[in-house]
Amino acid sequence: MKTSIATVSLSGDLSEKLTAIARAGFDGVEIFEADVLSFDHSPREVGRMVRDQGLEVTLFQPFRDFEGLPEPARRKAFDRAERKFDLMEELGTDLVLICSSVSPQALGGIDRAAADLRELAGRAARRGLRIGYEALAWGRFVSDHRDAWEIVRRADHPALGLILDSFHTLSRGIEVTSISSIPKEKLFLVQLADAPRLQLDLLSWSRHFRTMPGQGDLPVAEFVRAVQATGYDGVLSLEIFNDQFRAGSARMVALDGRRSIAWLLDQTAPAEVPAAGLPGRVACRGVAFLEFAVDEAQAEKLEQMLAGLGFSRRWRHRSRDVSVWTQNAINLVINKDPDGFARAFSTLHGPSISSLGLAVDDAEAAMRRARGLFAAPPHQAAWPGEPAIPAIAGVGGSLIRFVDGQGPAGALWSADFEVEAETGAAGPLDAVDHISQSMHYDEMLSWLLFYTALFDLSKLPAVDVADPAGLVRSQALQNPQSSLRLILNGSQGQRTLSSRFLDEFVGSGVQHVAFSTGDIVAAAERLEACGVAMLAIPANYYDDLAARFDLPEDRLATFARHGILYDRDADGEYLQIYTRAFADRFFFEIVERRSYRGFGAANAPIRLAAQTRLSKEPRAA
Ligand SMILES: O=C(O)c1ccc(O)c(O)c1
Ligand SMILES: [Mg+2]
Repeated sequence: MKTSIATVSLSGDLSEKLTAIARAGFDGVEIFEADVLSFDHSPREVGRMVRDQGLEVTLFQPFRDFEGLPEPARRKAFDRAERKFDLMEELGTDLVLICSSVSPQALGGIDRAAADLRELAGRAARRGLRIGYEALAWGRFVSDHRDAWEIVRRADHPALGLILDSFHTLSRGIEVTSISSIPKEKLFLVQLADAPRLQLDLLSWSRHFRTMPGQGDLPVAEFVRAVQATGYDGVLSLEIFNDQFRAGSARMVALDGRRSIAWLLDQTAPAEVPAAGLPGRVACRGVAFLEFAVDEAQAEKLEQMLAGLGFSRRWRHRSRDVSVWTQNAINLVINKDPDGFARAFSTLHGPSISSLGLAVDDAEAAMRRARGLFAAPPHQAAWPGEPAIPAIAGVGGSLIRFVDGQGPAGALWSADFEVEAETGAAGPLDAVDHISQSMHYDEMLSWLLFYTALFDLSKLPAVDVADPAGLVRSQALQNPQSSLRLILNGSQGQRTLSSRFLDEFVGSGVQHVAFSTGDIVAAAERLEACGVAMLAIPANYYDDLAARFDLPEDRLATFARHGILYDRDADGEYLQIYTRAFADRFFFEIVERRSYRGFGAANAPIRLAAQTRLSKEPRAA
């Protein structure tokens, strides 16, 4: 099975696109005509550039509005095709895609289309070329691969075959079982694309909003299974028309493409032969630890804040300036060591969360899966004396570390750390409920694919949250046990809290961590008593709560007194409080879940407005 991607999927000029495609490790490339026409090298030179990069041209496309034309337009279309055959010879490819006609001049009729394509296939064959016919979802007479296949079948020419495109089939909800009976020799190429479900006409949806398989909502894996049932072992080619990708990083999009295909093959491999021997999606048992990278001065303030939140220092590293603060199931590593990854990270980003330790069953298997899905290794090697915990690069160059209770990492604290307190603090906070990461809007799909391909995380419906300075898109991911919940936040506005975080933080990263508690009122009282600065919520909010929910007055008064945000749905209730931000970087949330599965999206605008007000206050000296 060969992999390929269409030049139309990436930003840049043709040579930049080819470089990104080759670096990502694709076998081939679909050359879009517009990319050649606008390029200042001849088609022959383009062909050479492709081969110099170690790639092959898998397809030249598209050739439009060919079949079903009345004379004299019909003759002209054949002449036009011959010119494109010349171009294909220069490029060095034998396959062209003809998409079903949208011409107002075209006449319908399966036999008429078959006759035209048969004649053209004869001409192509004389030059050693082949034609693949694709049904556009919005084609005038042919908009369904079953009709396109019937035309190809009736034309019955060895140089004519079918090109399938998952978008055209799945966007129209066409049964993929109709693919399985097509003889594999007649499938000349298979194009793959996903898309989010949108209420939009097919053409606009396809031209602007396609995504890599796994980033949208279409059942692309089912489509690939149906293709595989034919025995097809030709090229799988990504054809992603997406405005954001065209403007974004070609390197990132090309890598996401490789990851997307690898994950598709993993999902569709028969159980006996897992694709490329990839271990299954990583089941995360929970957050083993969060590591804070801080310098001396910040460390003292952070420790004060953590003590106020009910944490206490339990372990201290024997030789490095690293300690572990705990409370029930929560482990927070405070790393102020002057040497090592954390210091390098905080020098660049300021006080921040530099590593996320995830508890997994088998860290080595998790690493194999991560590598098989092209996860990047840490940007820096471990310093001498740093624990050799298996790690990959995560959002913003932070680390994701896998901790499995076996091997050296298993004895994580006991080997290198001295016990400072036999037992951890039994404060009001129980566990990490969720972790929220802010990132640039155009990174969101990339990290979504990263997380869902590696881990057994599934996505909840994305929501748009109103920040006083623009909308923030929020995508929650969670595993079946809810032991890992992640929220990806991205905004296009320049001045949203999320965007300002990116500017100040020099890149993407953890913006907040939510801890769970069984009794939020007790937690709030304790925090207040300990002097933790909390986020104040305006009285208007509580007037609205009273209007929306039938809440006893004393309960409402308690909420207002402690700045507790409240939500309720069919599943249950959700109560939240927020600390003020630490050094303008990150903040903590405390939540009490009562069978509630969401994240209080209705309250997010209230919280964002409160934080924005605070951020405008003159800073205390
Ligand atoms: O949007 C289009 O016109 C178009 C062109 C070629 C394709 O292969 C395709 O899937 C769509
Ligand atoms: Mg296509």
